[in-house]
Amino acid sequence: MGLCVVGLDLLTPSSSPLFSSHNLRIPPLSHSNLRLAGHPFNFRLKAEARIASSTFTTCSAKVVNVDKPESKIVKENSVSVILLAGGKGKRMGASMPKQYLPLLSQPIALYSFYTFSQMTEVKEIIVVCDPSYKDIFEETKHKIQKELKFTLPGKERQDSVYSGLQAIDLSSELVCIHDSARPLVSSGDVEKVLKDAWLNGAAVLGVPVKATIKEANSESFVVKTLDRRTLWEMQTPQVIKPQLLRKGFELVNREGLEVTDDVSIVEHLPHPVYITEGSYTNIKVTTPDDLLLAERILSMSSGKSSE
Ligand SMILES: Nc1ccn([C@@H]2O[C@H](COP(=O)(O)OP(=O)(O)OP(=O)(O)O)[C@@H](O)[C@H]2O)c(=O)n1
Ligand SMILES: C[C@](O)(CO)[C@H](O)COP(=O)(O)O
Repeated sequence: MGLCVVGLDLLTPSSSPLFSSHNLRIPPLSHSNLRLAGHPFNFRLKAEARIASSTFTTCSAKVVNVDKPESKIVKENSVSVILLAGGKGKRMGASMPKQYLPLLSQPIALYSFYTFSQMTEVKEIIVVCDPSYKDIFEETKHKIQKELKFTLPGKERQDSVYSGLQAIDLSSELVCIHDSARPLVSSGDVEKVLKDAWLNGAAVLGVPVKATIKEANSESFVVKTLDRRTLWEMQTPQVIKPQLLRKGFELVNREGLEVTDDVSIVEHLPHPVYITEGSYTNIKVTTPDDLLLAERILSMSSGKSSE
């Protein structure tokens, strides 16, 4: 069972604080180094902790079973969302960037925008977009209770992420980067990936690859067939602790590395990245057929919820 101590305040016998942390994972947390007094899991309780070979201190903490998906171990208002809406959507071939095209009469970008705006963990949403599209988001201001910021897009996706990162609140504990072109992400999947990033430093939503994937050479001959049991397709959100992302960007910018997703930035450090299993319905709208698919998925899910 995965355990995590949240809001830990360790006290010396004289009650002076020895250590204080809001969110501290103690891996591996076993019953031998934390004796629980009170109800276990999801209750604020008194515990006795052994933190060095012979040092006993008392602590007041909340012990959370992190294996339970409903555990809210990510603090309220501790997440900055960077919503990427600065692409041109060339592959869609429409008259405007695809994220502003209507999907069942609402601009694509507003779907995930509203999903994030309803999450208690989210403090602010930084929309990276061309200033001519700011009004689409600003017009929702009366409906959302999150701080709304805007930054300018860069040439490539990673430049837009960097631009958004410059605007985040310095007290944020997690940066959650999302393609506005993925309108159908569910709040349940976002909660899961936030939790995994909080525990591991970096996490990304992904789904196991369904197809057989082969590597080919430049003449289109198969080089090898990859073992699909080890292959995952990456989605967004991709969630990273801010300090780690800043460190990753220092390296990537210094060495001129190009990446197509955000966790790659910290993979270069290297730092481990956890894959949180998401949903196949979290598609990225890239070409016109994706738009039809997104409409179908939305209609099906709204049909289900009204049943
Ligand atoms: N310089 C860029 C490029 C992309 N994006 C955003 O990143 C997400 C994923 O990118 P992708 O699907 O590749 O979008 P586009 O770059 O717009 O598409 P295309 O490659 O077809 O032009 C999109 O929400 C897009 O708006 C961005 O903010 N800034
Ligand atoms: C980040 C991403 O959504 C992961 O699937 C994707 O890599 C970004 O878009 P692109 O189509 O690869 O440019």
